[in-house]
Amino acid sequence: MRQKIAAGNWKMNGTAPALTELDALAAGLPATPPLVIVCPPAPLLIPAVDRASGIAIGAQDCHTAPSGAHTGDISAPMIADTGASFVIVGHSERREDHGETDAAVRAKAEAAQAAGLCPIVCIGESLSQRETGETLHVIGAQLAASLPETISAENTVVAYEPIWAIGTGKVPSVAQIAEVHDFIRAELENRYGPDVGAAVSLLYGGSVKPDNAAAIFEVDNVDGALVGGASLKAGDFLPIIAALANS
Ligand SMILES: O=C[C@H](O)COP(=O)(O)O
Repeated sequence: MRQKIAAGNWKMNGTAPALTELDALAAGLPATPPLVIVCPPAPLLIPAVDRASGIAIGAQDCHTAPSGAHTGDISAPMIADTGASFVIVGHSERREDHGETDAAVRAKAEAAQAAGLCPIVCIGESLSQRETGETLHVIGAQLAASLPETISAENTVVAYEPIWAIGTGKVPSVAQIAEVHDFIRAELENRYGPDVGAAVSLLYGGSVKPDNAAAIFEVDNVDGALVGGASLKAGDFLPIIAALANS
């Protein structure tokens, strides 16, 4: 059975006091929780790893190279050295703010795998691409070019995040989510074989909240969520985690 995953992306939010949310999360996890991952800003990775109980820690980006003259960047081996086990790559905010191409995202995912991290590879269409009927074409192209040559269920997670749903409160219909997740599943099975393709966890991201999580988790081929704003407070994230546990 595919692993259920509730991943929280704190983005560029949080200083040391925010780590108390990890305590509240740990205290409120359901009896049989899904895999819960929190991805804090890089300066909090080490204290988060030290503090988290029953919660995995991930970074929000990594460089393609293991080391070198890249001022301000953080490599996958450095992230692994903190004790973190996941890293988000190819988030649309990185693609937009830093001009990250699919090729760069693939190189980052491969660097993460080489360091023993599990990349959470993000893909998603813009509003104009959605409105012009290009969604599946865009998703197919991003998948083909952003994912490593070789993946397994243990070393790769895919997150579908329609850009127009991120931080906007706009959520696709369950039919729209189902269409894209079914498509991604089929693409993975075609490319990597039915066993691997069927086993990789697919997350939905974009305005997941306590009040819409249960309906989203009912969708076939949605194995969890990548949550932004609602992951900042345990009081918001815990109901989403519970909804996933109950799905
Ligand atoms: O990585 C998380 C996503 O960008 C979703 O963010 P959001 O839940 O604030 O819409």
